[in-house]
Amino acid sequence: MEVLHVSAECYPVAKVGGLGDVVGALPKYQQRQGWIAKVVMPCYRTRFLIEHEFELVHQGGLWLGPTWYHFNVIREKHNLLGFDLYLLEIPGLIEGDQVYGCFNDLERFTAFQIGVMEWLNSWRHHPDVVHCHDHHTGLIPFMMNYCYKYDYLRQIPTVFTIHNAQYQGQFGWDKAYYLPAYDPWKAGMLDWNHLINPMAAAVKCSWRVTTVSPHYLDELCISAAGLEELFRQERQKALGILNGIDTETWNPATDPRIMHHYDVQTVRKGKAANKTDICRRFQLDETKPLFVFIGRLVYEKGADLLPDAVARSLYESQYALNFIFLGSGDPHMEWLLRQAEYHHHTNCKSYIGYDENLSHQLYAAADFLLMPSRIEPCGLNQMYAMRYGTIPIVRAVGGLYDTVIDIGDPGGYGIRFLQPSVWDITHAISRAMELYQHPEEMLKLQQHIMQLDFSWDKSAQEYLHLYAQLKP
Ligand SMILES: Nc1ncnc2c1ncn2[C@@H]1O[C@H](COP(=O)(O)OP(=O)(O)O[C@H]2O[C@H](CO)[C@@H](O)[C@H](O)[C@H]2O)[C@@H](O)[C@H]1O
Repeated sequence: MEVLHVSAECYPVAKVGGLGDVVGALPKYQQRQGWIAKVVMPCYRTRFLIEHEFELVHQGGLWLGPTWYHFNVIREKHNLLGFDLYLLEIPGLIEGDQVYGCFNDLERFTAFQIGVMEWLNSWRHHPDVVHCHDHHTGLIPFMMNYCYKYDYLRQIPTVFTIHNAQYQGQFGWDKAYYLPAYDPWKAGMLDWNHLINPMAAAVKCSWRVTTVSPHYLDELCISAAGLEELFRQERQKALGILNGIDTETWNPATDPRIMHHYDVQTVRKGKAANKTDICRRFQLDETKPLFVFIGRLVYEKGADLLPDAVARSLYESQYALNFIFLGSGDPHMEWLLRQAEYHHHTNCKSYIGYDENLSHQLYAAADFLLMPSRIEPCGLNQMYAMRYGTIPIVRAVGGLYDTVIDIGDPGGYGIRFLQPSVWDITHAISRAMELYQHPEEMLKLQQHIMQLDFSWDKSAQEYLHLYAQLKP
């Protein structure tokens, strides 16, 4: 059995956030469970492309409205990722190493999807499932069903996974001519609120829809950036499957990105050594508890609440704790975090930018990880943190609700709060400070969370079970 994943990101080729992590790990685990899993993504000029060997497997052409583009499909030669990786090159359109945020994203990702269709159309055999991820691939299920040219592909089951329904990729009907000719009676399948909405089209046209945690699916039926009615209508074909983590990449006993390795037995010593290094680097007092935030600086992640929560926590605790923020995104939020550092520079540091190494070092060094998300479809950071013995402090939303149990509840191992407000965050931090005063209890919790199983094994199995139900 064969599944083809289509995605805009895949770690370590190109990653902006959690989508890259998932598409870099899930196929590897599926492959181990006996399926053939392949990934196709746009060919960005990233380091991975330059440093590894590729071979040409297909050459073709595509029309984006009236414009003709030549494209190549290249495959990584040595199966380095544990599955076949294909990159779709479109010279003159997909250039440079930037994943999102180019002025012509609409054209880049629409052409990518048409390129994937053309390539698939040329295969002598069918994959058993085409699995699309997020709105950049959301037009594919529509094209497979209703574009005359791809009639041959109609029988292939499609699965669409929603990693984040806030981003839907809408564009005006004036650009409908970008798509290959389709059955005009089916134009409604593309539409939501008088716009072409790739996220909505995928929910309508794919055989099954999944979200990256069960709780998030329930939330989408109530609040989904305008699509809640659609989720309510299509609820019966949707399923929440919790993301896993790649326990080989994220392993404090072997992680090449951290200085001091440790396991469940040596966690106290190991974390202390990593914390000392990080605190020296950022000039923080290592005897104080260290709270970190890692993530995209956007409204959904609640990053704007952090500066006030920091000020208030420092004031209430008489400067008895430290913070490090790692993130990039909204320029205003970047400025807010820089300001927090400026005002409280002995206790609060921020690194504005993307740094994969530093993120691993922070998971290893921190005592607590803060996630005050307003929306969190699944969240991977809390699971990485727990694997590194860092206690998560999360807002009970989406996948955070599904993965973190509060220490006040039976079997609890993290700290949860309800509202995305400065008050709730500060209160949660004060509970963490209280816990920090009891090192033996902290150690027990750290050892417990390091042993929780968040690996992909179970979730990959759930996806395979879902694919098996899809009979053409
Ligand atoms: N500045 C920085 N430097 C280094 N590393 C950084 C970084 N900013 C973020 N990261 C890394 O990016 C990843 C973020 O993953 P998340 O799942 O938390 O968020 P994201 O919102 O991108 O993903 C969306 O998709 C995923 C996958 O389905 C869902 O879990 C999530 O809820 C949903 O919003 C982690 O690996 C984190 O370490």
